[in-house]
This record gives sequence, C-alpha cells and structure tokens, in this order.
Amino acid sequence: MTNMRIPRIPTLREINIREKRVFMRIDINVPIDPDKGEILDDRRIRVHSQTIKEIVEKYSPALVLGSHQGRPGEPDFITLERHAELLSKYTGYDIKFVNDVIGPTAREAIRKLKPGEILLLDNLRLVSEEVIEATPEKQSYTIFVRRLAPLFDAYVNDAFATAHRSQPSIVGFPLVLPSAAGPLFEKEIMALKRVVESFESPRIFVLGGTKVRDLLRVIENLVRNKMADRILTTGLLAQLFLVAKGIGLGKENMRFLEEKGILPLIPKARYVLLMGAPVETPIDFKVLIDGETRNVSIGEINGKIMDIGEQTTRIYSEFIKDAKIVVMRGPAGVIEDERFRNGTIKLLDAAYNSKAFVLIGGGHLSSMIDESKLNEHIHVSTGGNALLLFLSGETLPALKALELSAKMFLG
Ligand SMILES: Nc1ncnc2c1ncn2[C@@H]1O[C@H](COP(=O)(O)OP(=O)(O)O)[C@@H](O)[C@H]1O
Ligand SMILES: O=C(OP(=O)(O)O)[C@H](O)COP(=O)(O)O
Repeated sequence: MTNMRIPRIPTLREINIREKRVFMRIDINVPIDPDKGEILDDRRIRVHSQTIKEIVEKYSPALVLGSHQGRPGEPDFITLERHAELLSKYTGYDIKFVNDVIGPTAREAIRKLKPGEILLLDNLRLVSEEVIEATPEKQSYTIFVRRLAPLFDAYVNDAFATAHRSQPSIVGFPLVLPSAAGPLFEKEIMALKRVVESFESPRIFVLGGTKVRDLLRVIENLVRNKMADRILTTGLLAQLFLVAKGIGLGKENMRFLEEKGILPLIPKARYVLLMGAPVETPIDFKVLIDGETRNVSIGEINGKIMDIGEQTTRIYSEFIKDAKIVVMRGPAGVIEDERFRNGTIKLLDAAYNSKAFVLIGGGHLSSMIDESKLNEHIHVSTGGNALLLFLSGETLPALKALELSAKMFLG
C-alpha cells in the first residue's frame, strides 16, 4: 500500500440528474491526419459512446456534451461535426450538433433540448478562455461558465484524459453546479486506486516511449511512494538509463538523444538510481544499420536503436507474466515501422497472458492493443498525461474541483 491520497469524488449516485438538464465534459480529442483533417483513431469516441448510452438509458437527461479537439493553431484543431456523426453511429442515438459553444445559437439549442435528447457543442477551445489555466475559483467567473451554467441543473465530468488541465470546462462548473464524475472517470479512478492502494506484489512498471522527462518524475515518485518492485525500461527512457550507468550506445544514438534534449537528464537519471529506483535496462536491442535490421547486445551497439532486443523481450516478458500489478506506458520501439513492433507486441502479449491487473496508458501503446485479447484484468486508460501525473503523485485539478464541489453542494 502506498501513501498517496485519492480525493473523495462525488459520483452520479450522489447527485440527481434524472430528466435534468446536464452539461457533461467528455474528451473525444483524437488524432487527426494533418493533411486531410480526418480522424485517424476513434478509440476515445467509442469509449465515450458507451458511457453516454449508459447515462441516457439510466437517467434520460437533456444531455449536452462538450469536448475540445486539438489546440488552436495546430493542424488537429478542427470542429466536432464528424465527432458528432461518429458518436451517433456508436451510441445508436441521434446526437445533434451545434457549431457554436457559448453564443446565442448554442444557448438556444440547449434550451430547446428535451429529456432523453443529446446535443454536442462545437470544439470548446473555440472560446479563448478555455485554453487558459487558472484556479477553479477564477474559472468559475469566466464568461464561458457564466453563460452556460444557468442553463443547467448539474455538471458531469467524464473527461479523465483532460483531468490534468485547470480549464473552465473542467474546474469552473463544479463550483457553481452540483457536480459528479461520470462513469468513465469513475472507472479510471477505480483502476488507478487498484494500483496505488493495493498490497499485491510484484508490481511491475513497463515504461518506454519518448516522454522521458515526465517518466523520470514518475519514477522519482514511484520510489518515494514505494510503489514499484521493478521498472522495466524501454524506448528512449532505456537509452537514457544505459548512458547514466556509463554504457556506450555509439555515436548515432548519442547524437539522437542529444537532438531530443535527453542528455541533460543524465544527472536526474543517476539521482533516481542512487535513490534506489529498481530500474532494469535492456541487454540487447534491434538496430537499423545500412537499411538492415540486426539484433545486437549492449557493449557492441552499432547502428540506430529501434526496438528492444529478443533476449530483453524474453526476460521482460517473464517478469510481466509473474507480476500481480503491471502498469505499461509508452511503446518499446519505433512502432511506426512494422519491423520494430515486436518488442511492444510481445510485452503486451505477456500482459494479456499474465494473471496480473494490467493498466495500459498512452495513445501510441493503446494503438498497438489487440482488442480481441483484452479481458477483465486489463484496463486500457483513455488518459495519457493525466494517468502519468496521477501516478506520479500529483493532484489532478479535475479531482480537486470535484472534491470542492462535493463540499459545497453535498455537504
Ligand atoms: N528507440 C526509439 N527511438 C526513437 N523513438 C522511439 C523509440 N522507442 C519508441 N519511440 C517512439 O516513441 C513514440 C511514442 O512515445 P510516447 O509519445 O511517449 O507514447 P504515448 O503516445 O503512448 O504517450 C513513438 O513515436 C515511437 O516511435
Ligand atoms: O490527449 C490528451 O492528453 P494526452 O496527450 O496526455 O493523451 C487530452 O485530450 C488533453 O489534451 P491537451 O494536452 O491538448 O490539453
């Protein structure tokens, strides 16, 4: 058991939304093809469709949905028209769409909505206030919240993947309306609780990908909170730890790590090792050399590291198979190239076949999941950074706002 505290969050069982007017924040922010503007992966839309259906069937509210998509100025900042079509397809309900957020057209559409009907507002980040982060108190006074809140009886936050943002649609409404976490948010928290509050061991963290700075922060907290028995490193994180241990990776990989801004993190990596972080590093890699792939042991690395090697994959898989808790975040290799997916696929296979409770987070890793192999022991989180920050011991603003809301409205 760790000493992390999870705030008490109000759920839909504690507020009344039956046939009420409800604003529900969801996160259907999905990868978009930068040239065509098309949705590349709709997993988040499919997952949210489940909970939307659940809520409508159970409570029949006049349900208004809000989500962001991308960030202003980025190619993935698009309107939500196509998202509404997909939500209709996956829920089987006619989900109305309004190309407005807080203006007269949106407010009229919200007023007209009847119990049992569903409306999706346009991209919430079309309102400039939505991209500013501030305290819940401050956000509750934004024009965004003041325009919309009077039209609703309750607020529901089902956007776990945005729980680390202190934006009006996440933290402003809970201070002015009776609020609760939605079913998906609750499910995500239950899965995280299982990891942070469990006594079961061994607990294995399989950390890879490229977000090395964030991962070091996570590891530091894992050590402080005594949460991990082993941390199996892959991706660029593994390369950093090997360099920190004084193992040469060859010029090409060192140049790559330098370009990615990873070398300045060496002192921090040495610090977490000295703190006693149970970090394991690969003993071999799949490399790309003169257009050819080769499996090489550390100590004789030549070429660009692209994936963990066969021996490492085998040994890591054994650890995963014997674990009681497994948390996986970030792919083991350059999965965009199918020649370098083997490590990631095999580690996921070990997780499907283990008896452990498995928590999988992050977009790239989730895109490698074989959905036919999932079972009740595996939780695929919609969260990326939210999950990571939570596991690293930080208080997520969405949780804090819901906790404040419970004190204000539920006593
Ligand atoms: N050895 C490696 N060299 C370069 N990139 C890597 C390596 N291993 C993994 N990656 C990259 O990591 C990226 C995904 O990492 P990240 O964004 O942290 O994952 P997620 O989307 O799950 O949060 C992929 O684009 C993949 O190519
Ligand atoms: O995709 C998201 O987070 P993620 O990149 O951590 O998975 C959320 O929708 C938050 O988006 P943001 O990082 O633009 O605030």
